[in-house]
Amino acid sequence: MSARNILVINCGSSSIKFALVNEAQSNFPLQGLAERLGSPEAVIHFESAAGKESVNVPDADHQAALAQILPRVEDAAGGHLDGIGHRVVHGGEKFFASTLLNDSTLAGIEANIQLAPLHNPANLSGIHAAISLFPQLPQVGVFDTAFHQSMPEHAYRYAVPEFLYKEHGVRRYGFHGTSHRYVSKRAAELAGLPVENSSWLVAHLGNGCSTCAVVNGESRDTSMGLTPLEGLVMGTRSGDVDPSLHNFLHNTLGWDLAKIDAMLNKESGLKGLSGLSNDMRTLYEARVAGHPGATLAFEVFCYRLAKSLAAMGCALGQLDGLVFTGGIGENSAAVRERTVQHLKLLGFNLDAEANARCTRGVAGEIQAAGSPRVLVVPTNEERQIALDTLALLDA
Ligand SMILES: Nc1ncnc2c1ncn2[C@@H]1O[C@H](COP(=O)(O)OP(=O)(O)O)[C@@H](O)[C@H]1O
Ligand SMILES: CC(=O)OP(=O)(O)O
Ligand SMILES: [Mg+2]
Repeated sequence: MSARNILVINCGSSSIKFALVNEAQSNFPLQGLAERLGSPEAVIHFESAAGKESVNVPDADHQAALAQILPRVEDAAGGHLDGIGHRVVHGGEKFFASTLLNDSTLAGIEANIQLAPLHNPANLSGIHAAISLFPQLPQVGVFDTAFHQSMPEHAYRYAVPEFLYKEHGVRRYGFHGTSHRYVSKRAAELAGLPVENSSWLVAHLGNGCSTCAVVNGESRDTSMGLTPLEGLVMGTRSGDVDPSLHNFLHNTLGWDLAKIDAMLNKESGLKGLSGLSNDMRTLYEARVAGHPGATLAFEVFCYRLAKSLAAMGCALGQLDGLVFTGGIGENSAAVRERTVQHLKLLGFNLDAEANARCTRGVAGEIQAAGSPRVLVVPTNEERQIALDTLALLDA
């Protein structure tokens, strides 16, 4: 049997990230991003060993963009695709593993729209477009929430009246599970420990950020909750605030719920604190140049991250290491250094040279002698989604 090809699709509200994954190759033969979908500026960026190319697709929606993407993917796959894996953000309590998509599982994803009104409809539009363009291919849903279904009840329940959980599903679900699962397994491999007998603190720091306590290959707690707003400071999301903030803003400024929700999701986090940018690279440069907002955003980001990691320690019986991943975690030695400075009580200490070396996809251990392990592990959600898709094709 020749090495199989899986197309991985991650549909956002106005974007599609895609990657062709070949099971025998470490690089993706083709990957790219369609963005500003639904607007006159809609564009698809393709990237392969042959180079980069951008194609304007004015007013294209998800289906129209996928109709342009899929023939290129098939071409790059030598004319043969074996399946499509879709990132689905919210699986609620219905999905604790990846699943083949059919009428019944699609209805399950639709039933979770209330829990993720920004994410699940976009994921579904990508799935429906892919099914109508490739009806003969098996399609698999891989859920951000699934890995966290192993959390104990004391970690996932909110202290609110019981009927809100029992009748309306109000509980903590957690997200980025595909990444936390992938990097905790990789960390165990790199450290030479069996994943089923190891304990990790994981910090996934991309545009969205979350921490996770992983024990014996299972999530025991995580910083995100009912929605991906809870927990850490993120690019544009506030993370934790006093829940009475809604009331305060309504009473003092007359803001309605939609305005408060948009502020907390889109205007807060690094962007809100710095008044400059949601991008950690920009903030790093501005901080070095003495920009007070960028300095504050950096300091709050790292302190809140350290505080969350220390709290996640409550879910571990032992500590085999702290793992940094995601665009910030994999690249920003400065964020890792400052965060770990706040974790002296747990014995953490970094080796400055090793810390500086781990950037742009370089994995490794960066702790100083005597400190618990600290690892930088590049995440690869696309490969994990392809692996899950292949496993379901084999089943
Ligand atoms: N060299 C770098 N130094 C600091 N931050 C970086 C660097 N490269 C990327 N980042 C940050 O990573 C974040 C994006 O992470 P990424 O994992 O790509 O996001 P997404 O969640 O969209 O996949 C941005 O804040 C970006 O500034
Ligand atoms: C769920 C979530 O926060 O995803 P992302 O990091 O892709 O925004
Ligand atoms: Mg990413």
